[in-house]
Amino acid sequence: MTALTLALTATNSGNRNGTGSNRCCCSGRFWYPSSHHSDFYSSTTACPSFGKPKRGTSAFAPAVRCHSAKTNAPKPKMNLLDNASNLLTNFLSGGRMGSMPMAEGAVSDLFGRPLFFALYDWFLEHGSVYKLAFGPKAFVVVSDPIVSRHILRENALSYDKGVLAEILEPIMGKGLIPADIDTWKQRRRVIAPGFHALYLEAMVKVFTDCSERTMLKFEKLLAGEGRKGGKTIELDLEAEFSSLALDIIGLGVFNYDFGSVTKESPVIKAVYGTLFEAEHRSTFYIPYWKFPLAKWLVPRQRKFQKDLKFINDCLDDLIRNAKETRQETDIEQLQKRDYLKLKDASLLRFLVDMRGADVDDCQLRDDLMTMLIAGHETTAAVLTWAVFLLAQHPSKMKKAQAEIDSVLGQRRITIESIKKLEYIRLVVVETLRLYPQPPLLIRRSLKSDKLPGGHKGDNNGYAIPAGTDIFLSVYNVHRSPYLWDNPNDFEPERFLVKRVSQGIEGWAGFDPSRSPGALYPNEIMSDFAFLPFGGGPRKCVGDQFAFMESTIALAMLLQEFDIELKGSPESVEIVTGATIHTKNGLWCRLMKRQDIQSL
Ligand code: HEM
Repeated sequence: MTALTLALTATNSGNRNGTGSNRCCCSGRFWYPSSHHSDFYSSTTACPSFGKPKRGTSAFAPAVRCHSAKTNAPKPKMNLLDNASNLLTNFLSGGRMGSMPMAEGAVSDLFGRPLFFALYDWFLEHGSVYKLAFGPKAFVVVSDPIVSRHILRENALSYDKGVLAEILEPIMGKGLIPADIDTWKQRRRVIAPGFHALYLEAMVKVFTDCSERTMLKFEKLLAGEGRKGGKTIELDLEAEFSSLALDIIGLGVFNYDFGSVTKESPVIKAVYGTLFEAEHRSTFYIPYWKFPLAKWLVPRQRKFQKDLKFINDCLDDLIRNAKETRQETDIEQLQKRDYLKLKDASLLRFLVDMRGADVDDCQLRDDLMTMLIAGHETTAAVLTWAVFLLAQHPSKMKKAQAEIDSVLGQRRITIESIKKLEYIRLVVVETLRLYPQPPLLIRRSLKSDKLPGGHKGDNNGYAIPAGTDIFLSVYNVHRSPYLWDNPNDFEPERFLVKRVSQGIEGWAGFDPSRSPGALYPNEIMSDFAFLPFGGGPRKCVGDQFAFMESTIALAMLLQEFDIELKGSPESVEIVTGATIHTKNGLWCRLMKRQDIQSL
């Protein structure tokens, strides 16, 4: 596949306001896009506010950019490659989809920055539903709550995971994320009940125990530094959160203690190797691993096969052990077990013990592997960006710490106290709005459908044929200037206020009373304008698990420590891939909290 056929097209049409493109200086990353879609390796320098774009460098070289939305940078000139690519794409991609606008862009520009920031610019330019073509492939990009509701909930079973499934299948097999609709129906019915109330309550203890291990590690490091006369330590918090999330997911899903906060082991290395490869595949545009001999000839593929086998063998052992001690039980009884007293409260135990849910080991392994990957990096990323945002807003950091002091003092968190930690929860929520993990959801239509026109779109909607690939940009919806005031600002308090829909036909606005008692503002309250865990039947099965885990880890960190970024926010480079994360880690300075010490 040549660079040319991979290139993004620039077709002339759809620019309804007739203006030039408003180029964004942002960058970010993508959850498992197609392997053959352009370059997602570009990185960016994080900047919380609007800024002037610093135009990209080479396809794989870091570029200095901001997180901002729209800028007034001039539209770049198209070069020969761009023009050739446009012609080719016009020819191959089947032209227009009725009245649907088509994105206009330049290949050379796209190669200088990650895709989903470009998608934001085109959203502002072309509206909330537009067609984007990559060489022989075309995608419909959706940035609208009404259209999202249609795809994710109202007509959800007419869509599967398309290119996402193609990439993930070699790693996750028929696990829930890539699963075809029939497999998904069967497995979701069995897995979802596993996240019941008593299990989640038991998990709160796992979250606090594991977070405590992390805090103890920091305290020991500080004590060591104290002996040398220092009062602060410098740490890559992203790496620390990654270890913490791995330990939690191992214990919660298959009762295996990786202990990665304090040690390294071959299995941890193999897990990171596999995660790294999943990431690589989601960002590399030539699916060379599909070539027949690649897994023997390409060193990284050989390593990947070795890592995968190592983890699969471990998972097989855990499954065998669980099956040897199986106690077949009805689902209602399983949900009433005293999970706080059980030695093994894991999801694997639940799945193996469930009466009538006999499933082959291969499917069970796919399920475990899926949850290991889905539940690890996402949570680590949320914690990383929460700290990044708080460190830039010291008054909000103080407000969060004041809440922790008044709700907890120096006590441990319980499930009841999570409910009272409202501000901490809103910090997590606002982090998920600004840095959604993943920033794009991927779908393929299984039959022809008619998408609603969306805000400012065609009132008659847009007919799409079977096989249409869709990028639902959660990032765009979450930062839409039509749905949010100051969409790029960090304002956790925004979720306390009801928002009436003004001039957006079919969108019900944001109303917390629509989902009373919910742990976090969700897609129901926001009528699909806020989708931190997706929505509809394929919504994240671990949302409560993940949300409580993030709240607890963040609260326990802020309870003990003050945190500063080591460098400026601009020096934190973002890279794109499976989640939005940093290129070189989130380096922070940690010190024991002053106000706590003087209490
Ligand atoms: C903050 C952390 C997390 C975030 C932001 C997150 C986000 C998401 C999102 C947006 C989806 C929907 C994907 C789509 O519609 O294409 C999803 C699906 C999924 N997530 Fe999560 N997730 C998180 C943590 C977890 C955890 C901890 C687990 C498991 C313990 C998990 C397991 C899954 C599974 C199995 C699916 C597929 C569900 C299905 O298709 O039925 N996630 N997640």
